[in-house]
Amino acid sequence: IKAEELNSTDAEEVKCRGRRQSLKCNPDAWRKQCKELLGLIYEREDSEPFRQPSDHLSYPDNQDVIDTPMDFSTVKETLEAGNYGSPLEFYKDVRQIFSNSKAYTSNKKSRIYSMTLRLSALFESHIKNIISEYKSAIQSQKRRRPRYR
Ligand SMILES: COc1ccc(NC(=O)N2CCN(C(=O)c3ccco3)CC2)c(F)c1
Repeated sequence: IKAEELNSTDAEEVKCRGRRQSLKCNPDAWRKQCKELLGLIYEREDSEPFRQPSDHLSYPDNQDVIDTPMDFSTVKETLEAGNYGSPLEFYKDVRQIFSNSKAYTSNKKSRIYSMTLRLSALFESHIKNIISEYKSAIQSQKRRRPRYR
């Protein structure tokens, strides 16, 4: 039968089976995409104050304001150790970096806080389609009929 005669689920399956390695159907493609996104973030000077756990010496009250410290080296290690189960968990930790900075800053004009605004704009513009591609790859996996061995 011709591919266009299949119903949408089968057609999806045929498409995905054929293109397993492409980003569209590979449910693990997000790891590489997130690693590349982290690389982009590290290239930006704006990420400098966030590449290491915030040093409490020069920012002593950081502890009581911030209950979940997070920084890009921690995110990088977690990703490289394979300890994120999905791009959503990666997204949650990166957003924690930005919300900590917002919670910490006393004025919205602070230099460090303005750095997180630029970084989060870059981050959001890329993470959106990483997550939607992941969700559609999972969907096409779920719709696949169980293959009877
Ligand atoms: C190893 O040496 C280091 C490691 C990390 C850091 N970073 C920090 O301590 N930060 C200062 C507080 N902060 C803010 O978001 C913020 C908002 C307004 C004012 O600060 C997060 C970054 C550092 F400065 C030196």
